[in-house]
Amino acid sequence: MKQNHTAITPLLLMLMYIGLGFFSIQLGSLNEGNLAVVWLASGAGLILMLRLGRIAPYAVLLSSFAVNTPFYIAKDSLSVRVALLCGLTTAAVDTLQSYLAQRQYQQLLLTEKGDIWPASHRLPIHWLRIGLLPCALTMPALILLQHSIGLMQSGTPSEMIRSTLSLIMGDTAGILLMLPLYQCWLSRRLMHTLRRAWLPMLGVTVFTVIAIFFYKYLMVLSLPIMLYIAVRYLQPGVSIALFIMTQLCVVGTAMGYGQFANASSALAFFNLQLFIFAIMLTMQYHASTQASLQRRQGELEQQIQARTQELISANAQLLELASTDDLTQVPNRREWQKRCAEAIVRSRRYKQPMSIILLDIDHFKKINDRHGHLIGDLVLKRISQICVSKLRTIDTFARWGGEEFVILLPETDQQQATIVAEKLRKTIEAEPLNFEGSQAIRATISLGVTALSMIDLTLDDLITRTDEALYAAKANGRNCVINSDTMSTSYLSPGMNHSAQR
Ligand SMILES: Nc1nc2c(ncn2[C@@H]2O[C@H](COP(=O)(O)OP(=O)(O)OP(=O)(O)O)[C@@H](O)[C@H]2O)c(=O)[nH]1
Repeated sequence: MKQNHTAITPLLLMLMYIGLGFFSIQLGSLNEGNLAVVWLASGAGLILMLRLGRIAPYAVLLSSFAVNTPFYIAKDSLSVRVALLCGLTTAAVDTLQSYLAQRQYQQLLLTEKGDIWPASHRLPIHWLRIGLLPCALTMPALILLQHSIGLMQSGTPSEMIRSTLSLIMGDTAGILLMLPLYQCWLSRRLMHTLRRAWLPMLGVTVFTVIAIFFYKYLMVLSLPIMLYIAVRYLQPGVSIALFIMTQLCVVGTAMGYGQFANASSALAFFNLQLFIFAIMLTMQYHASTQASLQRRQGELEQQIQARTQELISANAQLLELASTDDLTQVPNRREWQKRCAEAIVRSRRYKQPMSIILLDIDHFKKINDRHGHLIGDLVLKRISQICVSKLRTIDTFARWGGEEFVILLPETDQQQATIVAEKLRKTIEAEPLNFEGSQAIRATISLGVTALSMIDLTLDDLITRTDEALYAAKANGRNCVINSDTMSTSYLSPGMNHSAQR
């Protein structure tokens, strides 16, 4: 935490302590003394400790002395010396309390990695360590002091216990009210929350004023409003609303108004403290639960997003695998058939020509036999690469199976497709295929070309006609292109139908 050592900051913080101390005493105090119903200065003491570093204990001591001593001096029964001594003792007790609270706070800050409002199930331990424990350890000393100098008239054990509890609750409430406000202020959420939540805050103010000064039975209805603020505006909203509400309740009760004011003053304040405690812990707990839920929801959403991304890319990979030929990495037969079926629909819809080519490597068995199966694989790959490089991006070159390939040529008529087929044939024929550890291989290909026509009722019809053209090319001595339109019937043989069904 940043510590500012310029003189102005300690002075301002001490003024805040003194101001809040007097404010708390003025608003309402027990025993007509300096034991406030809600001792906001205890929260200020913790803030001073957190902000001022080494000089903090002196600053708290001085501030507490400034707040408490006038009360002792005002007592006629005490000499000035005793009053000063009492002021100093009270200040020392307050300083010890602030020190203990600060130690606990910083330890928790370390274990909770900076989040002092952690998952709600750990919140009670935080209240206990930062608020209740430092106050419970130090406040009995003040009761003893005031009792020993005769400032507390009633001395029955039960009244003593109630006074001690009151004092502890007043100081604890001060810490637990001020600390969240300080954190909101540090994280610049205080003004932001006030701007966002001004209407519910106004509601809390008006509602509490009505419940305190006009119709006390309405007090219980404050719960839903506070609950709404806790759920909607989380810890910052709750801190501000609680501050407004509790201070209004203290003022009203001190003036003799509201639900708590019908008992004796000490009992009224004790009841009020219990109410403040109950509503403060409940609402802070709700805010914390809500924040945990939101955090968890955010984490879950992130996880879902990450998983969805993983699934999308796994799906894309699967799709790629399912539609690509393992060896040549060109689309496989199924993918080509899918694209071709879509192209046929488009071609018919927009009355555009469309052609396909079936391509078969000549005497591939001999290549395999002479150079081995692995080189045969490389030949298939190389011929695929060469053909793909000679085609347009809108064409689809795919492996039909074995040493046979198929090409889809959208927006291409039979004549243009024949030119493309001839270009491929010439390129393969001209290009020696060199592979490491093998002599250059000269491969040739035979191609059958067909354009989509009215007689092709299905994709199979179109392929059958192209297969016949390819068969004709093979029959014609290989290394040639046969176009199904110009195909001479002399090429057709009785085995044709079988071939076309491949
Ligand atoms: N290396 C390799 N060979 C394959 C692959 N798929 C099929 N073959 C072989 O390709 C050869 C095809 O032989 P045939 O159908 O007789 O055809 P061809 O020898 O090319 O003769 P024509 O087509 O009539 O010119 C067979 O020996 C298959 O084993 C493959 O993925 N890799």
